[in-house]
Amino acid sequence: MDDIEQDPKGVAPGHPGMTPAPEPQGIGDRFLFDASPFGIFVIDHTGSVVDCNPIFLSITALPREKLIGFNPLGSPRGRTTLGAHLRRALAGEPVDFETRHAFIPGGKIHQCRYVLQPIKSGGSEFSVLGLVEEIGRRKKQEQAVLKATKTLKRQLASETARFRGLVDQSLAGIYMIRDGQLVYANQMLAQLYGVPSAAAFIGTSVFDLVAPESRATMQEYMTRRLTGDISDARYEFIGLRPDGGLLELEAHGRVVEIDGQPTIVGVIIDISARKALERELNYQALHDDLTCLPNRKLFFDRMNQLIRRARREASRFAVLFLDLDGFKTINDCHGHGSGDQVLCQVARQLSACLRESDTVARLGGDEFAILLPAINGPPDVERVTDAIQARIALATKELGIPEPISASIGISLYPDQGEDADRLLALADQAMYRAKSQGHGLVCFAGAGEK
Ligand SMILES: Nc1nc2c(ncn2[C@@H]2O[C@H](COP(=O)(O)OP(=O)(O)OP(=O)(O)O)[C@@H](O)[C@H]2O)c(=O)[nH]1
Repeated sequence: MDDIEQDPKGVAPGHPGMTPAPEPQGIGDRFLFDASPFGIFVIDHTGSVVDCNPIFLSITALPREKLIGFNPLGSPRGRTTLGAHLRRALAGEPVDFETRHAFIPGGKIHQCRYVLQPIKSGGSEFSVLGLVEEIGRRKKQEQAVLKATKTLKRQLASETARFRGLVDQSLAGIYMIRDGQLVYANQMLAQLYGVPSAAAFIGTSVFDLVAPESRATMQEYMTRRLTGDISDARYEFIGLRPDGGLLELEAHGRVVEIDGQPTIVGVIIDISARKALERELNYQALHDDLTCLPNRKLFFDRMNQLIRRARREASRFAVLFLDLDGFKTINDCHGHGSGDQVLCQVARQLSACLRESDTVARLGGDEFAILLPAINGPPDVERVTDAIQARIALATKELGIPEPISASIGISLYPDQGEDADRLLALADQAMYRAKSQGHGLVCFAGAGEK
């Protein structure tokens, strides 16, 4: 507060050394003098105030009579900022400075910018024209803006840190793609791909992160998003890790404009576990728990596919219905567990004597069904049923069960007995009953007698 002038002594108005105020030149000058938005004062060559305008009065909050005649140099502490600068101006040097002080000791303290302009007043002496601008309010405003800016910056930094924490700790991989390259990846994405740090990802081509079989899908979605065909997209793909490992992934992304450039932003989720569960459930829904053979549902799916193919190719196929003979005895004599083992063994034996294109299913209990595609006629089927009977006989033998086992088999042919899956199986079932009614281990073809 050195700049604050506090010396109570000044020069009283109208003291003898005071020079009359230089009159403004005309009415126009006086008008400008009085109407100026700046405070203006005139100091004669002795340092005394000889005139001032209304704004200067309001800045200093002093009456005119107190100001006129006041001499800032008259203060014993004329070494104040104003006093020092006034001396320079009275010596002919223009001065421009800012200070916070009371113009007259004990007066109102104000923060102002002063411009002291020497004016030659005759001989080598100068009087001084002072221009004063109140800058306290402006300074306060500047400080307030500065403070608000600092607060905003702090808030932005904390928001950014929070956002970054959220993104980095996210359980989903987060990415940004521009021009087919990763421009941002979070830690989880790096972790999914087994990459040491997210930064190591930047600049990687997206296609290097996708298994060859998924590249066309990826390209299609990227193109459709960037051309505006779709805005959001969700699709599954196989990810390729740098170590060659494969990942089942799901991507959700959309195009946004960042820095004026179209950028795909989105998340990637590891769906390997979900996919494995789906496969497991799907398998369970279509397979028999005990023997792991296709169940009735899958058997019908396959038969319907086969019907379509056979229709297209004008080929024949056979449907075999097998029911084990005397199976109940095995359960009764050796227990249900042994019965289960026999069923599994029969399943293995049946699978072993069939072609890859054939289908063997367990329909339930001791009933099995078989599809034999692309057969020429009953002799082809009979060769297979002979092999089946031989294999089934092995089932109990291999398990050390003394009772031999056989199967009664009924057969229907597509298209000879029908073109409908339900009907073909029903006819084979009826033929099987006919076979069983004639003894054990027999085979019957569905014929005209079956409905
Ligand atoms: N161990 C075992 N037995 C089963 C299972 N499902 C059904 N069974 C039994 O298998 C038997 C099938 O009955 P049937 O076909 O009448 O018995 P079968 O002795 O083969 O009679 P035929 O067919 O007339 O020769 C019943 O005793 C069922 O309880 C299974 O998953 N495991």
